[in-house]
Amino acid sequence: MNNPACALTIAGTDPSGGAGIQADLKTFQELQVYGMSVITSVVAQNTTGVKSVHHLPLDMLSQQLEAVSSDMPVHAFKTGMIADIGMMEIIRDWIKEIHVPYVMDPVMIATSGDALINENARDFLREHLVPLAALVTPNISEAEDMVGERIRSHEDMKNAARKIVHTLGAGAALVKGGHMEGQAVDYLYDGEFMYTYTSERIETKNIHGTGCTYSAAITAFLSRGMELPEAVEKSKTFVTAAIRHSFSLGQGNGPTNHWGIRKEESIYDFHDHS
Ligand SMILES: Nc1ncnc2c1ncn2[C@@H]1O[C@H](COP(=O)(O)OP(=O)(O)OP(=O)(O)O)[C@@H](O)[C@H]1O
Ligand SMILES: Cc1ncc(CO)c(N)n1
Repeated sequence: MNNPACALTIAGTDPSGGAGIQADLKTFQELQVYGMSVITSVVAQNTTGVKSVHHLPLDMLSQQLEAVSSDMPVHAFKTGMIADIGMMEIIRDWIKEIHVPYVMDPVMIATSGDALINENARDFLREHLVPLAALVTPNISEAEDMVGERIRSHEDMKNAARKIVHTLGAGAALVKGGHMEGQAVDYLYDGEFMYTYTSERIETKNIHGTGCTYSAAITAFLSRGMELPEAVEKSKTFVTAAIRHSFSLGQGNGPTNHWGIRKEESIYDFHDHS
């Protein structure tokens, strides 16, 4: 593997290691993809919540993006926390120059309930970044925010996915049902077909970083050239294992286990794809 698949995450940090950049890099590594990261904001947070946030100066964001793309291959990338419009503008301009799959995790609030994006930046995200994304991965409340409608049923989830593609202009939408009752069901709509991904609900409070881990896994598989429906299917298996084997660390919502997949032999075929 002298020419590995290369994936980049553009996101905020989590020093407690469960979410953000740290979750993304652990996931890339686990899926044998060369991982790179550009930091938007340094976040003092742990399993109990966000303590404070420091946004990097805008020219540091530009310089990090330039340092990566002037030197390294990027086969797919994701964005997570992008707190304000200034950062979004820089990232938008960079994306327009790079023609590889873009996975947007529209991070708005942490598992703990703390806001990670400025109120006025939500419209910019929807209008200027969503249309550039190959895939957008909202949870229920993020999808509600994007389409401006309440989501109460599986039918509502599917309609939101359709709207994110046909009205907002994303290439595809994955509406995640982790916060619904019953089984954990996600819907992927790619403009043509609706795909359903279902797993059992695991009774645990240790779900810090599930969304980051899921979108990072999808990015990793896309960087290896996999088609989107299969990339989501394998990533669903990956994140479910990460939740099933999650850790009771910290005093709040513990982190997922990024090597949980290794405990479930059936999916060792992950590693056959490069
Ligand atoms: N308790 C659970 N059991 C099984 N699967 C779950 C559970 N909670 C979430 N999931 C799954 O985990 C994935 C992430 O979904 P979720 O809706 O939790 O994302 P999120 O809210 O963006 O995550 P985060 O809390 O990191 O922001 C989805 O596939 C979802 O179905
Ligand atoms: C930096 C960051 N991104 C995303 C999340 C969502 O879990 C978080 N808690 N922190």
